[in-house]
Amino acid sequence: MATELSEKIELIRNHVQSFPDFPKPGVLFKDIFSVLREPKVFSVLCDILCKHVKSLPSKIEYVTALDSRGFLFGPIIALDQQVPFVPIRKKGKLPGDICSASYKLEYGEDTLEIQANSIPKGANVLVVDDLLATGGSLSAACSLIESIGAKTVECLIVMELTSLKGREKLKAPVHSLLKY
Ligand SMILES: O=P(O)(O)OC[C@H]1O[C@H](OP(=O)(O)OP(=O)(O)O)[C@H](O)[C@@H]1O
Ligand SMILES: Nc1ncnc2[nH]cnc12
Repeated sequence: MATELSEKIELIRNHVQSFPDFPKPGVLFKDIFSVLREPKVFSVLCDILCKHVKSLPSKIEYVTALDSRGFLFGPIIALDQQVPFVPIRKKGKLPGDICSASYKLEYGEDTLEIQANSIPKGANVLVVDDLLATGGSLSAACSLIESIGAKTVECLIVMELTSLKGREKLKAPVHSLLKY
């Protein structure tokens, strides 16, 4: 069973394309969209993510994901769990009362926002994204969840760039499928 999981993970790894010096010199860009171009591999990936969430000891009550590539996986996991999906978006995209947090990227700066009343206080939240680099985005996302009084049970990531040590910025447990 363990071997089967590691074989599936290697299948996914073999479908991630890498682009040197994109979008800036020195950045090795990991492109998740090359996985989505292969429906069978995309399906294997979604299946692994959903099974992992089912195996967590705490019941996930809300799934959030980061704009934009986190949206490829977050809603699929939320549907599988039959819990609400709540987006965390880049600045200026969400209507109504919002909470904001700014952060630095591997190649820039940005602000993330969540709708203030989208998750009740005390709720157990899963945070999903495609990639963990410096950890700036996820740490801003976790601050947003904390600021609205909810709890990040886990950050679930498809790809982790371990040399950037983003995991060390995060208080919540981090689970990643592919480590680079
Ligand atoms: O760990 P960090 O250094 O914060 O970097 C990781 C983030 O960077 C990418 O998103 P990006 O902001 O490029 O937006 P996109 O998903 O819309 O392309 C990626 O999808 C993560 O969200
Ligand atoms: N190296 C990288 N590849 C893809 N997305 C990223 N986001 C931040 N760093 C990245």
